[in-house]
Amino acid sequence: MNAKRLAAEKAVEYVKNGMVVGLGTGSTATWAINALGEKVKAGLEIQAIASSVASENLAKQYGISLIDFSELNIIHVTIDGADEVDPKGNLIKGGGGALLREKIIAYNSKEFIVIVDDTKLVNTLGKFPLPVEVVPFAVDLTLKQLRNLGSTAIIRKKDGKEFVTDNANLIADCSFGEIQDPDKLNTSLLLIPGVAECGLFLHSKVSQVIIGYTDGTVDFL
Ligand SMILES: O=C(CO)[C@H](O)[C@H](O)COP(=O)(O)O
Repeated sequence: MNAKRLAAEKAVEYVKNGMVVGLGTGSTATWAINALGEKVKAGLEIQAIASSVASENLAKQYGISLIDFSELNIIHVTIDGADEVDPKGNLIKGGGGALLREKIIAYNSKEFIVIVDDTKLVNTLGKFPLPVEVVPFAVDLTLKQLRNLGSTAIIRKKDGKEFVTDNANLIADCSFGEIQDPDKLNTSLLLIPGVAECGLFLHSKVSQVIIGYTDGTVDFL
């Protein structure tokens, strides 16, 4: 059984007619968009906003109606994956490089449902290097600041070239070791000029985590 798909399909059960839905990014979020797309084909009426160009394109393929931010009054629910989840529901996100748009959409949603398989559960965040979106200007200075905070900040590369986000920024993957205080680190990172956003999503913003297991069961946090 595909555990990511299981979690995604469980989350999509929460989506009802008339809702505005935030679409996440990544392989688990893709399962959710697939499931929503099938429901839309079967008559579900929703509007959506996407956290990446990739998710927007997928939604368009299914005929999911996309709403412009200028017309948006409310996002009822956002469904998105994560790279790590701690027992309180704090997250590391950004493995797919979409963390800035994901965080804006998640933090402006009434409900934020996180979908993961059980491999994403950790006792303490930090094994997965924390993605930090940085503006390209004077990036070496920003990297120095990130290293001063105790990380090994490395600019992400893809196919031998710098990975560029949908916002024309770069991603610094920052290993901090175990992150004992995600709240404090989030604040420290956001104080660095040049940092656009970091991949720490704090538990207070997470409504529910749905965990899929390969044995076909789901669990909730
Ligand atoms: O934050 C993300 C993209 O920026 C993803 O949600 C995260 O990387 C999890 O990806 P996947 O569902 O493919 O395991």
